[in-house]
This record gives sequence, structure tokens and C-alpha cells, in this order.
Amino acid sequence: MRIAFAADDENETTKAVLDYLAAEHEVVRPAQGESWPQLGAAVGQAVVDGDADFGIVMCWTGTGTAIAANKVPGVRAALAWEAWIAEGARKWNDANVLAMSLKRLAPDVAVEVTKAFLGVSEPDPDEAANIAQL
Ligand SMILES: O=C(CO)[C@H](O)[C@H](O)COP(=O)(O)O
Repeated sequence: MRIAFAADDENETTKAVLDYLAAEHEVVRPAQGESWPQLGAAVGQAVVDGDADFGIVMCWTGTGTAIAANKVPGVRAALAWEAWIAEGARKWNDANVLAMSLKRLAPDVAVEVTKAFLGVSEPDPDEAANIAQL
């Protein structure tokens, strides 16, 4: 899959996520070196424009980039810190952008969360009516 990725800082956690994405997917970098609001918006826009299948945004907390991505109409960005939350965001909310904290998630956990998010191919059809109201 094509995954749009942006982070406003680099550390072992962002490197681990990027290494995993590069090994398993095509990585799209719609913006780099900009502020977290710009990075979140750029990733959200890439997803909405069809330049990427999903987006992943990371900042210190994950919250700012999630909010910025969610301002783009059509984006459903979810902040996740464990695999079950990430999987549920895809299954029950049809999230198309994953947001994670680059400060609080250990590298292996961030990769596990990423895998869980990207591992759900279709949302639960029982949630279609709810998702349509988002
Ligand atoms: O977590 C964040 C936003 O939610 C940012 O990463 C954090 O606030 C640092 O930003 P800056 O480098 O602009 O001070």
C-alpha cells in the first residue's frame, strides 16, 4: 500500500516505523521539515487526494498532527497508543490516518500499532451507518 508519513521530529520510534513502512509498503512524504499543523494537513490531504491509501502522522503527543489531519474534509484520523485501539479505529471508525506519539511509544510498540492499523482491510459493515455520519 502507499502510506503517507510525516513526523515533526526524528528518534528511534519514528525510524522504526519508517523502516517497517519502507520494508512492507510504498512510503509517500508529502511534506517534511514543516510545523506539525502543516505536516498533519499535508498527510491528510495526500490521503484525500488519493496520493496515498493511508496516512501516518507522528508528533510529540500525536494529538496536534491528528487534529490538523482531521481538519481536512474526508480525513478520519485516530490517535492510537496500542494495537487494539488502532485495530478498532480501522474496524469501527474506518480511520484513514493513524496518529501516534513519537515520545511515548517505544519503537516496537509503534510498529505493532502501525501493523494493527494497516492490517484491517475493511471496516465492520455493521458500522457503515455510523461511519457515514462522521
Ligand atoms: O506534540 C506536538 C503537537 O501536538 C508537537 O510535536 C510538540 O508540541 C512540539 O512542537 P514544536 O516543535 O513546534 O514545539
